Parts: sequence; C-alpha cells; structure tokens
Amino acid sequence: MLLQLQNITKGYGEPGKHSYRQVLKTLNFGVEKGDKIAIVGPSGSGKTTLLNLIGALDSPEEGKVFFNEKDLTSYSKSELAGFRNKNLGFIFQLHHLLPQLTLLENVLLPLLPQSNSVSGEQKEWAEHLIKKVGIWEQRNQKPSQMSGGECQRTAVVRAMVNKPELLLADEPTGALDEENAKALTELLIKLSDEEGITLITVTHAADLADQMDKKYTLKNGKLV
Ligand SMILES: Nc1ncnc2c1ncn2[C@@H]1O[C@H](COP(=O)(O)OP(=O)(O)OP(=O)(O)O)[C@@H](O)[C@H]1O
Repeated sequence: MLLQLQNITKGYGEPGKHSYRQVLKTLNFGVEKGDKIAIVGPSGSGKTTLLNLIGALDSPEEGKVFFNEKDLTSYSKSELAGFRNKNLGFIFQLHHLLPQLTLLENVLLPLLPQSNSVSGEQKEWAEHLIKKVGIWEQRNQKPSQMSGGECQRTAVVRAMVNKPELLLADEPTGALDEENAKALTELLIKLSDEEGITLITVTHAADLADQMDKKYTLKNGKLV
C-alpha cells in the first residue's frame, strides 16, 4: 500500500468549542501504487482538507497517515517539507507559474532546493516531459505569452519534474475551457500510465472523474 489514512479526524476551530466544525470523521482510505483516483463531493464537504492531509500540508487531529509504511504524523515540519519535495507533486486549479521566468525555468525551479544546480539527467527528464505534453516550442516563453492550457500543462510538468511517487491534483481542469479540460484530462491519464505515477484528483468535472480507475465521494466526513 502506497498511502494509508487510518481513522482520520480533522476540523477547524478549537475542538469542544461552539465554533468548532468537524470536517473529516474517522475517515479511512488506502491507495495502491499506480492507482488513479478521483475524489468528488459537494462544495464544503472537505475535499481540499483531505487533499491537504494526504499532501502533508496539514496534520490530522486524530488518526495516522502512512506513506510507504512510514508514519507521517510523527514527522517534524522540516522532515515533512523534505518528504513533500521528494515524493509528491502538486497541481492546483490555477497554474501559479512565476511570471518573470520562462516555461523551462518554471519547470526546473522545484529541483533547485535539492542541489542549487540542475544535473544533466534532471534537465533531460524535464525536457522529455515538456516534449511529451506538447509545449516544447514554447519553452523559452513566459506565462504571459502562453495560453491557459499551455500554462496548466507547464504546471503538470513542474509537478512531475521531481519524479514524484504520488501526484495530487485539486481541480486541475477547473479554470480551463471544455477543449483544454479534455486535453488535460487525457494528458494526466497518459502520464500516469506511461510514467507509473499514482494520481489522486479532487474534481467537480464528471469527465475527469469518470476516467479514473476509482471514484470516491466525500460524504458526512467519510469516503464512500
Ligand atoms: N482554514 C479554515 N478555517 C475554518 N474553516 C475552514 C478552513 N478551511 C476550510 N474550512 C471549512 O471546512 C469545510 C470544508 O472545506 P474544504 O475546502 O475542504 O471543502 P471542499 O469540499 O474542498 O469545498 P470546494 O469544493 O468548495 O472547494 C468548509 O465548510 C469550509 O468552510
């Protein structure tokens, strides 16, 4: 099992106080290597909260998160930062590319904290991905000179440049028009299949959710 969430409880506010709102309730979830999973559910059901726990961006009030059998809830903040950088890739609804950098520079940025310089092998992998997602011609352009679809494909490459074991996507097609959303959906599936990456996506898009191997709905704080 690549990822295992055991009896997770998470809310906002101070437990016991009137303002406390419990979002996840003794939730259990297991992910096998290579899984392609969609998490759906109504607005406010806790999808982003769950993704933040899986991505080690937040910690549960109760319960444990295991990644490759290691208990992430026992990690310090700096250990978690190292863990995220090494093992996870994130894609958000908005691409969050840096406007002053070119496509290629944006993509290589996550590699710099590890070594201060990018090795030949890392650059080759990045270039392989850029070609694969069809934005090689734009590699020296800045985000303002690229289309929304091209920017989001750049964000996908940036998320994969560290060769993560797990790719987490929060509404990755949410800001795209129908045609670009369809293209990005196909791309995520192709990359996950061909590069052997496990994918978990939160989405309102039926087209994306239906093409994943497994679909879970977040309901009353649990996945069903
Ligand atoms: N930092 C926070 N402080 C207080 N309440 C929060 C916080 N973040 C989220 N919430 C609340 O927790 C609940 C779940 O939020 P979350 O963003 O996880 O839902 P979601 O399913 O991702 O919603 P959407 O589909 O609208 O993005 C909501 O009621 C939200 O108002």
